[in-house]
Amino acid sequence: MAASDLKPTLSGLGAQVKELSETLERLLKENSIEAPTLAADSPINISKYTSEIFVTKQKLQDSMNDLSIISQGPSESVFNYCHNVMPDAAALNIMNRFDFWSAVPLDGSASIADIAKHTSLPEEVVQRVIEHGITLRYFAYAKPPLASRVQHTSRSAALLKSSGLRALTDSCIELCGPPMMIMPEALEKYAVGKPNLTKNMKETAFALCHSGGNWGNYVTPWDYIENDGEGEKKGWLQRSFNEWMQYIKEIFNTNDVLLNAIDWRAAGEVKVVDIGGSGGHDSFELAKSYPNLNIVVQDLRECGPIFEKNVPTDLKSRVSFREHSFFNPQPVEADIYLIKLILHDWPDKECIDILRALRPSLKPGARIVFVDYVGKQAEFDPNLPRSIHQFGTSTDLRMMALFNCQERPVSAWKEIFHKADERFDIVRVDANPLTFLMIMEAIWRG
Ligand SMILES: C[S@@+](CC[C@H](N)C(=O)[O-])C[C@H]1O[C@@H](n2cnc3c(N)ncnc32)[C@H](O)[C@@H]1O
Repeated sequence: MAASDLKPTLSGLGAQVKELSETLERLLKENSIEAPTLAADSPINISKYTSEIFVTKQKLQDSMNDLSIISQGPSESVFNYCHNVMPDAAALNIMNRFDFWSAVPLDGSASIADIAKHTSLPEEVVQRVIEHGITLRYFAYAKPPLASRVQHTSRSAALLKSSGLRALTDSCIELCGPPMMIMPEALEKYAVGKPNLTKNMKETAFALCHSGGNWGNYVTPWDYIENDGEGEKKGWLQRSFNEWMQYIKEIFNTNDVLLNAIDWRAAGEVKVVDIGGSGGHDSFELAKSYPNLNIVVQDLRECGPIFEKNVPTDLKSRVSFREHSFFNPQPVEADIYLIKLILHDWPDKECIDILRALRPSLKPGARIVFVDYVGKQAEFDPNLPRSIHQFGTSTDLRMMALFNCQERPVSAWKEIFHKADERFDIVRVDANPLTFLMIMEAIWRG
């Protein structure tokens, strides 16, 4: 970063904020997108429309962040952050876990007693959590004469309207929060004095956090997601995770990326295996668009019921679910293997094991369509807004906490394929930092 970038003035940043806000407003208008407000009837999403809108929005975010720092003062900005970050996360987590969202009608208001009844929490707890939530624009006091009641804002309404946003909150805060908070403990135990971060999955912050006690005994998040919960709650984390994956697809428009990842139509009448395909959401889209595809979705046990619940009747003859761990030898001989958002959750050794497990079923010419996240490239691109880099660096630290692995640039993915087996010929790579996704196609030489 140029030294002058580190000496902005308050009014200079204010002017940037004004200019970028006006550009964003104009772009929204030109694209016939209603601008968001803080009210409950606001549109809840604007980022998925065009890359120009997305980049402008992120530049505005950068300018506002800088303005926020220098307008508070450097030390006060740290003080305020430290003071608020945990209560902010805790309040959101509580409101999400106990579904405060649906306790308040979208076009009306609710009293604290109403919300307490709905959530089965003591009124005192609801009152205190809501008071903090209101400072963050989750809910607002209803206007007099109903000042003792609360109504939705656009943020709380977004959480009411979108099950994907609720699932994202579950996963990023409830599931990943505790391990991320004890990362220093894990690094103290497993990393201090070592030249490299351990790649042992038994030595992650996640495994340390889940080594008995309240959060159970699990080595990887997948063990936890598959096994937490009793009775009706069994499989709840896998269901929520499935929602999160669908939501990511919606937000980043990755459906188009998948549908155009290769020329699926030209592939002819082919069998596809969707490895780690969750409850089948990608396979349903593929099968709907391409009647020439016959797809087997493979994933862990708890994804089976999600698949059965969601599979459209007219696709049942062409899309099926098969419980299968991708560390075991691949049982299905297919023409195309789709590996989407799988390997980035694993250290190199496990990625290589997953790719090698395909070999027993690979026939010469079989295609691997690898779609994964490239949020963080090896080189820092100064032209991309910092807040876009932050998407990648946040995922990267989450990966460290959960799996002892990291976000990888394209070159690292190629190397993993080569190390797994030289007979994987990489024939195409397509990477776009704005969709955060890359597509790499490999053909098994045999
Ligand atoms: C990040 S999600 C990706 C899901 C889907 N491919 C997508 O792009 O939305 C990773 C998936 O890997 C699955 N998974 C984890 N461990 C697995 C294993 N050993 N065998 C098969 N699937 C596994 C999880 O259940 C989850 O559905």
